[in-house]
Amino acid sequence: MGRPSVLLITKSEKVSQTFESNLRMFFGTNVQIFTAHENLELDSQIVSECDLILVSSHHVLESLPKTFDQARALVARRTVQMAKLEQLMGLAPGTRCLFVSNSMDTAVDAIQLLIRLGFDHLHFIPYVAQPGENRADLERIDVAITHGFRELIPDTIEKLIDLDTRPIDLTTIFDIARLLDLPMEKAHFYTAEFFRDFVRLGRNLANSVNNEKQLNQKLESVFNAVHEGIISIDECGRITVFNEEAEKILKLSAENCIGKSYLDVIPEFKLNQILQSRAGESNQLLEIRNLVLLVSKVPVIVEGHLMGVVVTFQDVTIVQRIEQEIRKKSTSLGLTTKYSFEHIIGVSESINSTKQVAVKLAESDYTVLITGENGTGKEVFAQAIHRHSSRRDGSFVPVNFAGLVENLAESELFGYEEGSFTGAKKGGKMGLFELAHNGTIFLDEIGDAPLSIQATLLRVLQERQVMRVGGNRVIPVNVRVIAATNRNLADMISKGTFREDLYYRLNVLPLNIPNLRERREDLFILIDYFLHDKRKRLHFTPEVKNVLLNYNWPGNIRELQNFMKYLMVIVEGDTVKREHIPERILNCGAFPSHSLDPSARRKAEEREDILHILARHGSLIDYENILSILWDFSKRQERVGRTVICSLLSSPLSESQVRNKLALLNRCGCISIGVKKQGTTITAIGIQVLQKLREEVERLPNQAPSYFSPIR
Ligand SMILES: Nc1ncnc2c1ncn2[C@@H]1O[C@H](COP(=O)(O)OP(=O)(O)OP(=O)(O)O)[C@@H](O)[C@H]1O
Repeated sequence: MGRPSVLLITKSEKVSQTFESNLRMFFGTNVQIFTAHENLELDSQIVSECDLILVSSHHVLESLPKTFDQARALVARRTVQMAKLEQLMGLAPGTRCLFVSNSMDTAVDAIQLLIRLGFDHLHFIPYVAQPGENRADLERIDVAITHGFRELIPDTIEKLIDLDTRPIDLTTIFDIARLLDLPMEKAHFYTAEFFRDFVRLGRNLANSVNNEKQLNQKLESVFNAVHEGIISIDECGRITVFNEEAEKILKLSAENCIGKSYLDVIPEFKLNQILQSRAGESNQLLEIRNLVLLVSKVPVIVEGHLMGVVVTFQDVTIVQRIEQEIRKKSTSLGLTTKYSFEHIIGVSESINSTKQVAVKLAESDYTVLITGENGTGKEVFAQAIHRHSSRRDGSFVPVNFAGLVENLAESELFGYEEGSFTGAKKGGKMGLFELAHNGTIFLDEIGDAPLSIQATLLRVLQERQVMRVGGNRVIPVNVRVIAATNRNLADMISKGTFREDLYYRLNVLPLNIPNLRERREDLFILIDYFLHDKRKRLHFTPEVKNVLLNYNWPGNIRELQNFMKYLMVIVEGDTVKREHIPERILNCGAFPSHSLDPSARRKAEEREDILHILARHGSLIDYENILSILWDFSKRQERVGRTVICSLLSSPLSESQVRNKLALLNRCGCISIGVKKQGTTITAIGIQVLQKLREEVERLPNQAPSYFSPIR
């Protein structure tokens, strides 16, 4: 008996080859195989003699000649190559898939199989190309799928998945074996091959499930780490994400919400609108359950398909609290104000009219130039103007040019980028102008700004933008400028030490603060105010009152304040008598009279008078020595303690001597002694006095020349 024979009749050669290799794998050489397909003539002898005719589809069977003996024919049931299915797993639900085949029934058959295998979330459209056909519905196709018929796919479709030719199903193989009475010794190979694909697919799926799990866990921790409520719904409105912050804000548990329709849990969010319109909304205020939320809604669209909506929200009261905390922090940085117009004490005509002018200036946004002697309250006025202006909620950033070291001034004022110089902080640093954005920058002692800085300042004031040191981008700054000085800028312009163009930029709205001599009627009002502030009662004898009224108060209100502190320490009891008054005040007659012109008077008050006082209380060399040390530290923007000063003195003094000298320098306004061991620093007056002292000391014989170098 010869080997049984099988004739394979298929539409295409490719399918015929697949069938042949399927049968060979199962039956080996125990079967004779003949093939016939579209391009091959049917051999009538083979047709009549073969034991079994295996056709690839009903369509092929129907197309055979009427004389054909259908009793020996078997239509192959076909499966898919499992491993190829992986390509379909990544397709989103609702993806429009054009299923391309060479006949409509194979396309429909393949689609039915895919649906049975679980791909029922995809939208399949069977397709067989017709000559000259131009289907409009092909434009909305996302992907074309085929079993080996790539050449039939319309050119307009870019994405393609080829699942390769479909092999013969295992049940058809068993039917053939039964019909031809064939041994099934190699069956295990075929089944092994078949199941190997299953196992591989299963393994890949398990991996991707694991990966998805890990990804989900990561996403969940990200969602829970943010300080915003996050809720996500799918396209049917079911809640899929409900993070910890959402639980906290809405006081709902995620467990009770996930999987439910959002309409049953949080209908107020009105997410159907987003599902319908596919348009997001950002930063909308929503009142819900006694809360005010700032809500943003974003539709999730993947490859053109709406997958759901993500909602993020914050409790507005918390946002406001954070804002308050930031404000508090800026207070601790010294960026807010202490004084408003109510804190400006005085009843005199001059202070009242100055206050009235200042209130008007505060209402505009122009640059203000405040002039006045030391201690008259220029900064107090600057703060009050800021507080009364529309920028009151922004920062008030004071910059003291007398204390600004020239080579650090630019980076202080305009900031720097990371790595712009040795010692530059990581991430760079914001400059004072940037800090003052939307607020006020107070350029104190502007007359002390070095010429190089004056030029940069002028540019910034003109352009209202800064560039950080080492940076290459301009940063726009919206600041109001208030400048102040106790110097005569007009004089400085004529000497070439102050830029005229900068002066006109600053002197838009001038404000002159009267000195204490011009408002003597305020003297005892201020004294009362300072005593009351310290909860202290002091009476002044008529003689003392007279002395105080006749004194010229070169250091103005600051000097008066310090004098009151002095009295509080030295007066035992509550009456201030002549013996309590320091010599410099009693000997006021020794000071230049008020009839001198203002600039000469200032000079005398600030330098000569102080020099006289110092000369009466010890050696000028010692004072020069102390101020030099303080000036050196100030250049490094550091304060220094008494012990360090003692150790650095070139002509030794005891600690108590240094203490007394520091106290006198402090009373004269030359230094500022920090509270609670913060160390001491030199003031602008101190720097001027030091200059004067050096000139004086240089005239003294037998001094080491290097000691008296000019102030740098
Ligand atoms: N009108 C006022 N009422 C109450 N206190 C005042 C008044 N003016 C100034 N002071 C007080 O006097 C001190 C000096 O004020 P401020 O620092 O504003 O003066 P300044 O003119 O800016 O001084 P400088 O020229 O030295 O910078 C401050 O402690 C302030 O509290």
